[in-house]
Amino acid sequence: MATDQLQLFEWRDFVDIAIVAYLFYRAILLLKDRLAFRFFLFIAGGIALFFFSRLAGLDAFHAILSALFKSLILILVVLFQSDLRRALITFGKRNRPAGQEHEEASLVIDELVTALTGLAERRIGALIVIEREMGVMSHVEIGTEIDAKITSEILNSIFLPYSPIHDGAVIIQRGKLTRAGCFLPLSQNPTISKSLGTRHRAAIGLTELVDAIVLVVSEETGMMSFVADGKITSPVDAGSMRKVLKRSLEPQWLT
Ligand SMILES: Nc1ncnc2c1ncn2[C@@H]1O[C@H](COP(=O)(O)OP(=O)(O)OP(=O)(O)O)[C@@H](O)[C@H]1O
Repeated sequence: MATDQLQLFEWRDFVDIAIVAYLFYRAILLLKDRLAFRFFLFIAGGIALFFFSRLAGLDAFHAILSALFKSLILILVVLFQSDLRRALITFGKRNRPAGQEHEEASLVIDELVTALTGLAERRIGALIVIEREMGVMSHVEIGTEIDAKITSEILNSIFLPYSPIHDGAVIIQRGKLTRAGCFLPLSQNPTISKSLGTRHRAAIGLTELVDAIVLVVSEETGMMSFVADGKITSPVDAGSMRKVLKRSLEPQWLT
């Protein structure tokens, strides 16, 4: 019986299951982001109201919802235009050979380590967020929008004390510096060492909510730290920083 059913299984069924599984996987990753989850609840609520209004004979309300749903695609495109643009750019980039992608990612890591060590030597405080799978923007108070290549020179100049955007964090999304001067949520964890101030608490706070990595340079001590999953590792020297970045970042998050 079971073998009969297995024989009925065609290659198309495997492809079908793989596509559905992948879509579920992406949807779950998306829903881990709280804003996306709230948006999902909003749409689900709208659909429930749509059917309820029809069943209950609330004609005017139903007509309004129906008109809204007809424009839903347009509304979604407008709301998520920047995410769609990013997804399209990433899709284009993914067609590069894997070797080239690894090489480019390695160069970006070198730039990050050079920037961090340079800042640390001069005791200039810095906070660098690297987005991974989960979006960070719904947890970040938007600073100044930028669109720059990740280079040690730019990172250094952003954090120089007289730069207008030195306060707060810079955000790296898919290989670009996209924002500077951003404020992150502070961790409320009571077990964090009292010696850590708000810069370090902000780094820990964000990584408690999303899977991003945050790199910190302390203005007070010149110490470099690596923060992920709500945990801070410090001090980290240049060699260890390079190693941990290579281990934790996939090339598509850096190129
Ligand atoms: N919520 C936040 N999000 C992003 N950056 C923040 C946040 N809070 C503070 N900062 C940054 O940290 C700076 C203040 O750091 P503070 O001295 O309080 O922290 P610290 O952890 O002791 O860091 P340091 O060792 O560099 O002094 C601010 O000027 C600002 O640039």
